[in-house]
Amino acid sequence: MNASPLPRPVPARVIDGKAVAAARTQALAQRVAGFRERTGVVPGLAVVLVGDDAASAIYVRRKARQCEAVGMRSVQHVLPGATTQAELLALVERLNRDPDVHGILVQLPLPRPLDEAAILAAVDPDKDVDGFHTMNAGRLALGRPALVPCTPLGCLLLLRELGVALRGKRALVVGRSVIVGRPMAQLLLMEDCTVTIAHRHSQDLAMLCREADILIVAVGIPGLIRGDWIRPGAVVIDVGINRVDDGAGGSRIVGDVAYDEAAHVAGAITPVPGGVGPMTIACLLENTLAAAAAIEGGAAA
Ligand SMILES: Nc1nc2c(c(=O)[nH]1)N[C@@H](CN(C=O)c1ccc(C(=O)N[C@@H](CCC(=O)O)C(=O)O)cc1)CN2
Ligand SMILES: [Mg+2]
Repeated sequence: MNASPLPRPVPARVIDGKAVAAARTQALAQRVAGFRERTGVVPGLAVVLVGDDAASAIYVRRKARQCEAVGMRSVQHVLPGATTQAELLALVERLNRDPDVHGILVQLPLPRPLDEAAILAAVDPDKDVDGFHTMNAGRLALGRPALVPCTPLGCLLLLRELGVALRGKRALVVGRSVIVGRPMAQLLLMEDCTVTIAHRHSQDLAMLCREADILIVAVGIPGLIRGDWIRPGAVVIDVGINRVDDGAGGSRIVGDVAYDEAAHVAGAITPVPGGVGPMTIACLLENTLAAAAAIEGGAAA
């Protein structure tokens, strides 16, 4: 008698971040139009780019273009790599005082020797649409209303979009950066998840991953998370964006999760590209409208 065949692995649901971001951006355009009608104010975003990092230049251009596409004003400040700390601080302070600017974003990473922490601390917390200021990080940690960093906010919105119940679930965040890992953990805690934060020095990372119902990875190590580290049916959100050799003389972008392996085990997974990345800019635009509403006193809805 033949042994009964092994159950075939069910392919994971692929979470289309590009489509979710596009739908949210379209809805945002309506909300911006309503806000302009009610208040007479056009929300304004100032984007600051220092130096000539090619990827940063692309992101900044996309931010400005999408900002204008939803009916908000965008101002780009492109400064040479040799800009001094004092010059950059002076620009941030000028933008803090500018009544037409509701959101300020300093594109990261900043070139050496600029002191990133000091620059981010200089941004008016009410205009801090990246959510990187200590005031917003503190508010988030206390579970109070805050401007929330765009990438983790985008991850949370993707989880909501999936309709997965988060309360009581075991969530593992791999990566402890100020931009993603730490705020992500705070957001999941606010959703009543049981949250663990791991990082590149964590022991037994594979075992920690296998326990997670929700796995969020943001470490910048291509393919770190293997398929057999994933709990069958888990939701996997891959924040990594790593450019690697494509073996044919060019390059391609991959995440921190070994996608082909993971897609046979996970219940749902974000691709790279086309997963979390597009949500970052969508959330930035939403944060800008929220900041404008808070500053001008009109509702953002
Ligand atoms: N001030 C900030 N600096 C940086 C942030 C940030 O949120 N605020 N995040 C990243 C860069 N970033 C936006 O700034 C960003 C990265 C990637 C993507 C994206 O859509 N990626 C694509 C793939 C790459 C590509 O198409 O070029 C994807 O994942 O599909 C958007 C925004 C660091 N700096
Ligand atoms: Mg880390």
